[in-house]
Amino acid sequence: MRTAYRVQDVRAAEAALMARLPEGALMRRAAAGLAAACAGLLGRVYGARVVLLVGSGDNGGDALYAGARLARRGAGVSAVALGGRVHEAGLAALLAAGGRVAADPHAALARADLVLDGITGIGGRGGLRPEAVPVVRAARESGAVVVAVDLPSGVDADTGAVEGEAVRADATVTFGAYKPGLLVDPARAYAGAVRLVDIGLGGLLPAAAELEALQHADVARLLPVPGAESDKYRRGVVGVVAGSARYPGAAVLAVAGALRGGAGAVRYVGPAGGAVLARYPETLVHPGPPGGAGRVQAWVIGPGLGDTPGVDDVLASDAPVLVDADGLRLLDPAAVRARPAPTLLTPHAGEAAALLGTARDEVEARRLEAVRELAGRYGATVLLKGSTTLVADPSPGVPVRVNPTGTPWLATAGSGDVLSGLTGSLLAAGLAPRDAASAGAYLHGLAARRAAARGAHGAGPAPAAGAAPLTAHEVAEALPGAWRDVQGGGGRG
Ligand SMILES: NC(=O)C1=CN([C@@H]2O[C@H](COP(=O)(O)OP(=O)(O)OC[C@H]3O[C@@H](n4cnc5c(N)ncnc54)[C@H](OP(=O)(O)O)[C@@H]3O)[C@@H](O)[C@H]2O)[C@@H](O)CC1
Ligand SMILES: [K+]
Repeated sequence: MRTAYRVQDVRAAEAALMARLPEGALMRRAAAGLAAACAGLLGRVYGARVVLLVGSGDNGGDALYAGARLARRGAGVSAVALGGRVHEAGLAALLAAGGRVAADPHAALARADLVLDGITGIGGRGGLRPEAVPVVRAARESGAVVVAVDLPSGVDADTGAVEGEAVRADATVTFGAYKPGLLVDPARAYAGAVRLVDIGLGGLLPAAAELEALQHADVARLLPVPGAESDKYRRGVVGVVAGSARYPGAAVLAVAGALRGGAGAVRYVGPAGGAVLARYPETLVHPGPPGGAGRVQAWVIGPGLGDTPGVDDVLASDAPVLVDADGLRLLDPAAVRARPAPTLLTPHAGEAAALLGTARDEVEARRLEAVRELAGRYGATVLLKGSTTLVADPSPGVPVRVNPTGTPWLATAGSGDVLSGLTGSLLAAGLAPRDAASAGAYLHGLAARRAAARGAHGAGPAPAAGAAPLTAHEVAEALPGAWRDVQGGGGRG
């Protein structure tokens, strides 16, 4: 599992560690890791041209010390100071190693092989300042590899928000711990490939992270495994209330997901029973209302529902309920809060904005805050879909989960219906809402990657590169393979 911590927690851990170490030791560790990562990216350090963008704080200090190390190995290193001050000891180290201050920053950038962004790290506030903007653009246009020190300058470390311009890095070398902005969009998209350098903070960070990203082994531990004694009721029956005369396909897709989520049986309730049975004869169908459908361990309600009633009926049950899509439009926060059993809401950014009474752009710009706010307001677990899907628990101290397997190919009609069915099925199989949501999102993303790759390259194991458009049905059909990947794999993801 990868974990991310807020700036205040990272600073407290750093302070505790610094008190035990000689002056400057921590920065030297950081700079050594940074220089090693740069050397790896350059391939050949001797003769390489490196430009350091240096802000007024310790982030600039890291860049200067790393630059000194590269200069000692024969790189031509020049520094461009962008703040009112510069880290004096770092600058002295660079000059002593044969580096220099760039006489003409733009000329230096035009020739650079690698640019180190040391403008701001965890001390940055707001986007880049105006004087930095043309320099950062020149760095980007030079074709040099851009490596961000700790964080891309201009992004918000704690929220992942990007106000104004920020550095677009090819890689980020971060120290001690991931920060939320490195894992959550929009900031994540500025960070490139993120590498963590251990500076010894382990044991000094809080027990609960701000954010968690599961990996294969974590998801494998969550997935239900039927025992020898299991029958369909013990494995869980998931009830799917979805589809309408207008949108029968949503019912079929939600059932497709539910059949691959580990529940022992899928009970479909609604007007699209014929379409569902034609594709999946193993489904139990009932015309409705949900209260008369028979035994169910978890409900999914909403995909393609239109204005069909049923939400109140389902919310009145004492089983866990997942509410998606059209179900979210009619949702009463008081009814959700009053439920004794857990509720899981799965909005995309537009639906989340409607629930919060704000604009979609606001939710997309501040996904982490939006998902926590929704979970608190509704007293429900919330899965916010999107480029980086997030899962928040209603209790404020519990880490938000961020899904690492997402892919833009999932932005396809009906893929959300598959995710609802799959996640509801995991709920019925007995997973806690936060685990069901994060395992569901993980498998769904992995399935989409597999399906997209198979479309481009024929059947077989998923290759790393290359992909083709995919349909929601293909995502559902790739779920068993994703499930096997997770159970067979180590800690990837
Ligand atoms: N602590 C540790 O043990 C270790 C820390 N380490 C490193 O230190 C970094 C944190 O250093 P830090 O605290 O000096 O903050 P930092 O990010 O350099 O910013 C400083 C100054 O920038 C300015 N500024 C603010 N916003 C701005 C903007 N938008 N655009 C431009 N400038 C802006 C503002 O100063 P102002 O110009 O307002 O006077 C602010 O005070 C951390 O990320 C890691 O790299 C590692 O070495 C490991 C050990
Ligand atoms: K930086």
